[in-house]
Amino acid sequence: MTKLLRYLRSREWAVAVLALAFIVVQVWLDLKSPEYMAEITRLVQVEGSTMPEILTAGGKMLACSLGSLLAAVATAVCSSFIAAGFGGTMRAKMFHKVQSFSMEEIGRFSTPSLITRSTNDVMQVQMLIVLGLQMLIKAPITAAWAITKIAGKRWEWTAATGVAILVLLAVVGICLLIATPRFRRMQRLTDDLNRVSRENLSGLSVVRAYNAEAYQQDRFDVVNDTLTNNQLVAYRTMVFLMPTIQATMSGLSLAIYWIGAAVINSALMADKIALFSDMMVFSQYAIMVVMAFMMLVMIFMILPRAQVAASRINEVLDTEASIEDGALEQGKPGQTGEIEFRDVTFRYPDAEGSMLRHVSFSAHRGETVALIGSTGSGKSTVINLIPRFYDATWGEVLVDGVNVREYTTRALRNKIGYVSQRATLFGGTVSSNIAYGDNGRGPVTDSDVEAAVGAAQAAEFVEKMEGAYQAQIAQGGTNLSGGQRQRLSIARAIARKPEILIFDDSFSALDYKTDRVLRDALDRECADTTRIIVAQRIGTIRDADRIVVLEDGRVVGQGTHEELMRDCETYQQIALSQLSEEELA
Ligand SMILES: Nc1ncnc2c1ncn2[C@@H]1O[C@H](COP(=O)(O)OP(=O)(O)OP(=O)(O)O)[C@@H](O)[C@H]1O
Repeated sequence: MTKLLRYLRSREWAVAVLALAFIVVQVWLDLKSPEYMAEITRLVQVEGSTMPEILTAGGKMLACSLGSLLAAVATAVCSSFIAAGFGGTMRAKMFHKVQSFSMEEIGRFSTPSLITRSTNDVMQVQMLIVLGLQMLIKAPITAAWAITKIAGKRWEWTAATGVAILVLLAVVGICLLIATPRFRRMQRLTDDLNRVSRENLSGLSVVRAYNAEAYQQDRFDVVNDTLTNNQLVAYRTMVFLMPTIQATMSGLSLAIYWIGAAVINSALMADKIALFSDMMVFSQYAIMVVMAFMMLVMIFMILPRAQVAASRINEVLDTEASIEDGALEQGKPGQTGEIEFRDVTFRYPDAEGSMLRHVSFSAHRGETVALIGSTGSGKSTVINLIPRFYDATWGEVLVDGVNVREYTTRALRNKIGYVSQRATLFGGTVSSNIAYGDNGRGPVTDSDVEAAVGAAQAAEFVEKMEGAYQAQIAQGGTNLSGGQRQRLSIARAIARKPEILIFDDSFSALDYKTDRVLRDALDRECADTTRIIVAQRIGTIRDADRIVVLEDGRVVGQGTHEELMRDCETYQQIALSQLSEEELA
């Protein structure tokens, strides 16, 4: 928790000091009040006291209460300011950190957990700051100050207060022992709840189509019930605290008055008034000591959860991205659009065996190199190594003659236009989706957008949309068909004017005709751009300059369509499963 305090900015520290000053003022005023109470008690019993004297003491007492109230409001305003600022900083830092993560770290934390950590966990820490500043600091100051006020009075009263504190400590200790582990577990259970809810909502159409509502409901109930039961046990335990504190406070007051009555009864007449006044003051201060403990208990109720939340936030912030930036901005002089895989072996983090083994191939400027192979043979894994979504475990991936690890990721990715297997669009307009990101060469112009949309065979449907290039795209592109989404994703990659275009099975959502026309357009418009195409259809790749055939993460053949039809059995099998011998001839 304290580690997180380093993220407080200087103006938040300044406000914290101000809050501390308000707290000290409030405690001082709270402790001053009983003194005026004692004064009034004395005045009403002493002969010759005048009404103005009593009213003056009463007025001072009221002023103390009002001042204390104002100081409490000021403290609350300060702590809210600090908590809001801290929350904003934390969320920004988490967002920035997660942006720097590679797929390995994202996979390790999991997306639902990263969402909970950036939202709910930050909120838990914020709550601790809001209450903590008001109570965690106030309680010990009040307790210590009040104890100095009652020290030296009758030992019987001090003993009664001591017993009350011991009772409280015992009950609080037992409750915290039971509740703390449950409070700690809550954040992890919230992750689970998030995961199941997210999976259900993102796969809603499949859930409905398969009548799987009951199954999903059961899965949800399991995580929901676990969280609910965990909360119930924790909160039920804490339920005992408040009544115990109340009873202890009442018991303490009773004990003080009881002891006081006995002492006053046996005292000399002259001492009775002083004793009565002492008793009044003592009971007020003793209650304040107990109240201070009560405030600490409230903090202890949220502290364990906030501590877990803080350590989960720290875990994210302290994680170094496994993809480290290199220093190079440029490849070797005279080399552009060159890709080479040199004996690359790759193992997914936490996987038992290697997924890719000894993969070697190259692509030169303006060439089209296709990757083909059965499902799960490692095609996407190969292309994910080019923009460094993962790093090769052994061997080297070179772009423009330089190992991809040596580039700054920004420079490397500026060379690449990547189209993922599942088209991803963002909420905004057609234009904002195409001109997306930074290619290191200034903004993508409207004419670039239109040219890219034209090349991607998307102009026809975009121009029919309301507002054309300014037409609204829903989050995830849900207001478009799969093929339309894919064409806009392709246009986005083309608009970057990259050295290398990577298509991860991006043509399979297109009909055969569009597939053909789009590839022709790419040959025309992107003649100097190296193209790496992952495809399932032989028709999509048969004209490629080189086809790399993958099987179980190994290259089992590479060459042109004709060469492979002659020499590569795996390729022949794939080809014959899709086209007749006449079509292939
Ligand atoms: N993040 C990951 N962690 C662990 N294993 C993974 C991960 N992603 C993919 N794999 C495994 O790697 C293998 C190859 O996956 P990959 O996506 O590269 O295949 P592919 O040839 O592109 O398949 P498809 O044609 O179906 O898209 C699969 O067996 C898959 O289980």
